[in-house]
Amino acid sequence: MIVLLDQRRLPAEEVELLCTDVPALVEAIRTLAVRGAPLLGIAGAYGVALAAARGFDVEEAAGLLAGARPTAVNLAYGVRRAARAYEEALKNGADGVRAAAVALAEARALHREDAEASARMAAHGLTHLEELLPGGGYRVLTHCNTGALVSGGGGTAFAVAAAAHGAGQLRRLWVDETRPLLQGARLTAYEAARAGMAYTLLTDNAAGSLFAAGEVDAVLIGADRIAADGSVANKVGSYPLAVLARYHHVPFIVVAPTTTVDLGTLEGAAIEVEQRPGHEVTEFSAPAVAGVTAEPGAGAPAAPLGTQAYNPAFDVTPPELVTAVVTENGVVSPVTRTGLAELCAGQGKGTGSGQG
Ligand SMILES: CSC[C@H]1O[C@H](OP(=O)(O)O)[C@H](O)[C@@H]1O
Repeated sequence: MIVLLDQRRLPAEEVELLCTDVPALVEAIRTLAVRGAPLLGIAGAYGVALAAARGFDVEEAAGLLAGARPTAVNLAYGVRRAARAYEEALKNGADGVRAAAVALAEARALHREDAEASARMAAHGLTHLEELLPGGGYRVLTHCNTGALVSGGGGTAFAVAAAAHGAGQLRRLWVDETRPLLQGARLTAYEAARAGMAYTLLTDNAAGSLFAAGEVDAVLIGADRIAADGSVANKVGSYPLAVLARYHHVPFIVVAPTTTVDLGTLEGAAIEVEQRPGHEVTEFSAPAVAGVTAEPGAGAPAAPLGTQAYNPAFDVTPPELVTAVVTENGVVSPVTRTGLAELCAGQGKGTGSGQG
């Protein structure tokens, strides 16, 4: 059994969701009860271990899990890693029980590695902010949710903001609400409040006026897939922030573990962007994302019945608009193919110097 904190119920309720089989976990992933690229990878790996332990067809389970959401590369990575460990164990003569234990050990290893990666990203990211904004007192804008709710540890971009807060350098965290599923309003505000940060929530549309007023010193966001050329797929609304940041000469910093870098996807145009149901846009539901699980029509209409909605879950920011990518192995700035490859190989120490 896999026990999850049901993120659809936050911030109003902290409710555990018990997944006793793979279909239940697939539904939890699809409806964002569990979400966020690194955590999706961890959940996917545990899902393979669950399938193995329950005697389900592991290959079939791996296919269902990896296909639950297409954009975050971590999901397929975590699933593949646990499935390969299981298959290798069988090939080496283990019985089903032993092979299931091997898959579980691999999932736990990924969980542990991600927690370690969070801490290292926080340290590298804080150092990078100190280099860019000496003296501290900076105001950071973040989008969607990138804290412990997306990770085996403290998260990605939010972990850097939390480190800055801990170092007394963060003056304010601007929190984009992140329509339509409100990961910022529901989850980042929840995490910022628990961390004791000075934070302010804003509608996504209000970000531009903050930049124009000179109120943003840096943007910190996560990623769901970083292509080999440095293109960054992240929650929809990230690309407009990158354009605003460039226009207003504000650093746009992406924080992600190397498990989110996909060197096999050569460029941003090749990243599959998940298209989500229109009712997430055309209906309001309480809690904010019940509409994610409810059938169309279950929420309060935010638009005339029958309105068609365009609802991509992510957008893709080109590398030239990304100031830096911060990983657990160091920072690459500017973002280049070579620099990314070096970080993935673990060679990057401090600011990457790779040439494109
Ligand atoms: C650093 S992973 C968090 C990442 O995942 C979010 O997407 P979703 O809430 O749909 O899982 C968003 O893109 C965040 O940046």
